[in-house]
Amino acid sequence: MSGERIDFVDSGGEMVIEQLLARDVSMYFAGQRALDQVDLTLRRGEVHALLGANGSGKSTLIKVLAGYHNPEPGAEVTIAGEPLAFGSARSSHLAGLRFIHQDLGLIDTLDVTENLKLGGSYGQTWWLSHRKERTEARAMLRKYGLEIDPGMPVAALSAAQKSMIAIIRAVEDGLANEGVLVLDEPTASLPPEEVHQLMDLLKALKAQGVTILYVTHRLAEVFTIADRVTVLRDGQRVATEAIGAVDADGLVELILGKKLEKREESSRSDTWNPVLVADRVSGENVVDFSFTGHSGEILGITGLVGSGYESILGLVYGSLMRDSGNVTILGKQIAAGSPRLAIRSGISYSPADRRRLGAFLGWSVRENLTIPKLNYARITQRLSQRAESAEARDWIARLDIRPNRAEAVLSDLSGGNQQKVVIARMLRCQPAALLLDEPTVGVDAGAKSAIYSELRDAASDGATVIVSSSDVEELAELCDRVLVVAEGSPIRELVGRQSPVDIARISLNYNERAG
Ligand SMILES: Nc1ncnc2c1ncn2[C@@H]1O[C@H](COP(=O)(O)OP(=O)(O)OP(=O)(O)O)[C@@H](O)[C@H]1O
Repeated sequence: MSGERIDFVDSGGEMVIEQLLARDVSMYFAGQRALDQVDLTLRRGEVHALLGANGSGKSTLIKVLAGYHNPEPGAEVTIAGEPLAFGSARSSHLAGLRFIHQDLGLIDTLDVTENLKLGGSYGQTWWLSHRKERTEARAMLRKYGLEIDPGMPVAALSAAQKSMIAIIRAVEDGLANEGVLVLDEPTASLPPEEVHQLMDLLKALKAQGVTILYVTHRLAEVFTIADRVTVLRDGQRVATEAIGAVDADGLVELILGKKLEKREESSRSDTWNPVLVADRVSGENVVDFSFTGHSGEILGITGLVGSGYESILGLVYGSLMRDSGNVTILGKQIAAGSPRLAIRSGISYSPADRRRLGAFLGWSVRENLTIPKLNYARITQRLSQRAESAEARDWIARLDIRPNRAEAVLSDLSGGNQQKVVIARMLRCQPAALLLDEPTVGVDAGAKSAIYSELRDAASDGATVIVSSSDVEELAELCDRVLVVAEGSPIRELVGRQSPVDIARISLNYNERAG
């Protein structure tokens, strides 16, 4: 069937051109199935969402398309009717496939023009004309409706602007209508107020006929931007649907293979005892920030990026240096900049940048789980790997971590499963205070619900749980109290159950006023 393309006229009389056809794509890692005879069809000019729980095989499929993995024999992929040679990044590029990963591949110290030109062609001349390039870059930005100065250093751009520059660069680099733009969780690290800018750009690209494969865990975005959706579960394609044919609950059910249980309201105590007290903490972009985390409580902290909400937990824990202020846990003072003391005193912290700061990617799941508190054999006082393995297996079962092998290397786990390991590591230490920065970025609905239920249990057992997050739905779902931050300190306290829209509106209002 190589070279064959099945174009047809749809029920509305529109000509449908099949831009990417993947058939029978299977992939195994050490005997474990990551993709099982997956088929995927992208129509020219559509935005096609690729969904699936953590570990369902989305990244593996993308890596096959990118020429990074060689699939099992029998797989076929055609792009605009032309067969794709596997295992070659160059073939994938020549076929018109362009990939935007979460690491955008931009160079912060260069300006927008230089970044747009990176990887692109410099034409027939061997000399560079800066003025000509700026003019071209300006025209390129205008074409996509972006008001960005081409001379601006990339470091000075907002997160959404950086993503948009990376996308434009990919599209302009010979993509035209003949290829496919593959976006891997493009909004995972964007602040919520910037997501719509990216959506506007994607709509503009779609209007120009660009075909987009869009990987995300955020279902709201799927309904904003996608035409059709394919769902993977355990490496198999379980559905491909037009977006009008499914609703959010239906998608969750397809992703998980079961309905998500609605949580029961737990009865919480009204008389909370203080556990963690931060008193006029300053440092980074935080100014005189005070709060108290109580036993049994889940406290949320939010704001716009730059408001200080993103630094406060690091300052309390000590991974960021406080300039002033006091932190006490159960009455004991924690010196500034001393995570070791914080851990010893009962604080556990998980940073937002899990890959760089939160885990040892080259170590096993067992090692990652047990590192803060090692298991020594009682008699020999040597490290007991057997005890560690047994304990790791318990945690793997409790949080449904996949693959369910204690010796699996962390970097081989999908992002969501890595995060479950980080959360399990915190819970294992039974801390009095759990501090979590953006705990569920890149985590699927099923894993999110497992993490939320563990955090609720930890609170019910008497810990204080403090979550700093830009995800207002998360805060509404999880928190008993939310602090909204602007200009470095809390500006408003929302007590009790809140709607996500209210939290977002209040945060935006205060921060706009502050800005
Ligand atoms: N290099 C590798 N070696 C061994 N196993 C791997 C490797 N890469 C992926 N896997 C396994 O393949 C399966 C699919 O993983 P993949 O990363 O494709 O999932 P995903 O759907 O992208 O998940 P997420 O949404 O969490 O990013 C998982 O079980 C994962 O552990």
